[in-house]
Amino acid sequence: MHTIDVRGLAKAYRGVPAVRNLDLAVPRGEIFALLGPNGAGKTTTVEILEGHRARDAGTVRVLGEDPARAGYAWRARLGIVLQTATDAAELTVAETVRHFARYYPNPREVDYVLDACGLTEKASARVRRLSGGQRRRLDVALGIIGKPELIFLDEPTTGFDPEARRQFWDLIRLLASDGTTIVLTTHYLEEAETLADRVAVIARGEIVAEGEPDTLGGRATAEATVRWTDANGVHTKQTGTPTALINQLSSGTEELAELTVSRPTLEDIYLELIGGRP
Ligand SMILES: Nc1ncnc2c1ncn2[C@@H]1O[C@H](COP(=O)(O)OP(=O)(O)OP(=O)(O)O)[C@@H](O)[C@H]1O
Repeated sequence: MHTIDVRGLAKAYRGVPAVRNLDLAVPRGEIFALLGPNGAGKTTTVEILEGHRARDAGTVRVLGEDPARAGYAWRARLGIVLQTATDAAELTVAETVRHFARYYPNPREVDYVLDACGLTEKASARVRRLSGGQRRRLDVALGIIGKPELIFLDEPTTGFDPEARRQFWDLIRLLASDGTTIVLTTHYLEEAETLADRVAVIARGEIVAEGEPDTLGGRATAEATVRWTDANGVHTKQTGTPTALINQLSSGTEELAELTVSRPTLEDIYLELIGGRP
């Protein structure tokens, strides 16, 4: 059984479909990223999986239960990091994390979580004095304090500096290697590419592509662009067989300066997939 199993999920707001006939299966321990433009239906989908929103149609199983009916014990097995920052401004960082730990039957050590989220130095700081990125780290800390089996992260690294983002990715990988299942939404394609085992692209409430970041949308087998410079200037050529082209080009004696072979990036594929779709 998968950690998440969704068949035929549909949801409309006042008759306007936000999610249509969506299927999703996420196995235990996977890092799964949902990509899609603003308004594509990512948050609606995730909130239905979290049990925070009612669906119109479809079957949904999360950790073996239907989120629409599951109770407190099920909820304690989830970690949720929302887009909105926590609002416990007068407490310190450590107090806030300790406070949230009490909601869970089997929480992680507070010190471990502060360290993992890069907040040890800020443990005694009041929440209202944190920078935007530090507040976001606190949100993540609160999402993992309960030792969840499944974590939902909604745009988790928005506002992080590059180093904090890398530290966060290491933390997520560590959690996943321990068997924690991670579902994240992100607008950073680099984040999906480096972090996710699998990604799904949602546009207009439908999954338009799903797969490993390296092969999504035929990326690995798409035509390559070969670029080189010779006495006549810069040349570029699209080809399905770049090695043959390079062999042919290098049969002469002339040195080929700045020879590169590139495949479409994840961003190229993503933009093509969502092209014309809000
Ligand atoms: N409570 C609501 N009432 C009415 N319409 C809503 C509601 N929540 C979302 N929608 C609409 O449903 C569609 C999907 O929204 P959703 O928030 O799921 O998108 P998203 O992919 O998470 O976008 P973003 O990347 O901007 O967070 C949008 O057209 C949005 O306007």
